[in-house]
Amino acid sequence: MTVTFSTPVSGEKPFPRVSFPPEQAALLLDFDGTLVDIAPTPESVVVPPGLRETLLKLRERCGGALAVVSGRPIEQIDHFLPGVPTAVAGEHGVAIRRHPGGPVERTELPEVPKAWLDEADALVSEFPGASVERKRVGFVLHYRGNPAAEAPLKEAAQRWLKQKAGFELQAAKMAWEIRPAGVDKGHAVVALLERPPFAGRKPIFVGDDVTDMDGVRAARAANGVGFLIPDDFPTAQSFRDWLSHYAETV
Ligand SMILES: O=P(O)(O)OC[C@H]1O[C@H](O[C@H]2O[C@H](CO)[C@@H](O)[C@H](O)[C@H]2O)[C@H](O)[C@@H](O)[C@@H]1O
Repeated sequence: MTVTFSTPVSGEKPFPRVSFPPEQAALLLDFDGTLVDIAPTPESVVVPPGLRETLLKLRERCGGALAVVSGRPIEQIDHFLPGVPTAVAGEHGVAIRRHPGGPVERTELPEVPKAWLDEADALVSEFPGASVERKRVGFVLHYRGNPAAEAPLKEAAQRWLKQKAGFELQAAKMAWEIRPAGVDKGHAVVALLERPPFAGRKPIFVGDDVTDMDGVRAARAANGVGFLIPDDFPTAQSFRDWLSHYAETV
């Protein structure tokens, strides 16, 4: 069976084709830039009207196999999408919660040296609009609010990483992330697909950033599909349009 979708607007690239219906799928979806549009700050993202309903419909059709796979901590996904995904993988796969209210499986990783955080705080204070977002096992240097901070923040991060092994620098959207090496969204996809309700289904992973490439590769390797914004969907909105079409396919 091939599930097809109409071309969104005359002249635009057609939506990607998925050859199986939601009943055979496991949906593994990135959050920022995919389910929600990029916003000026991490706190100010807006969950678009109708998204929650679309996801709940898909969750039902997928037998519960709906996960959000994000760089954010799990609690932030709970805040923006309460009661929606069955599973949440946070911090790029470092933390995985398979069911609402279930235990969080965490990969044991080294702690970020306090000196790096102190220095990061001091550095961003020189660039109004820039900020430090702390995670349990890493942190993000955001410069969307002051692009002049991009180079100095990168230079500082590169210097820190020479001092201690076990961390890597991830280029993100208007941000530099210092994150633990060796765990990524691909790891989260593989871990989720090992158990119900995801096991035995064809994964559909969709993301928009460098970190999502690991998820795309893992989904494709597991006999599923992986899509990227803007390569496969020009915008997050066009992906969400596809998602609501997919929720209605018979
Ligand atoms: O894996 P994701 O769910 O896509 O999360 C990636 C990072 O997203 C957030 O930062 C990005 O989105 C913000 C809100 O749109 C934006 O202001 C910022 O410039 C982006 O870099 C989040 O703050 C990070 O923790 C996530 O790792």
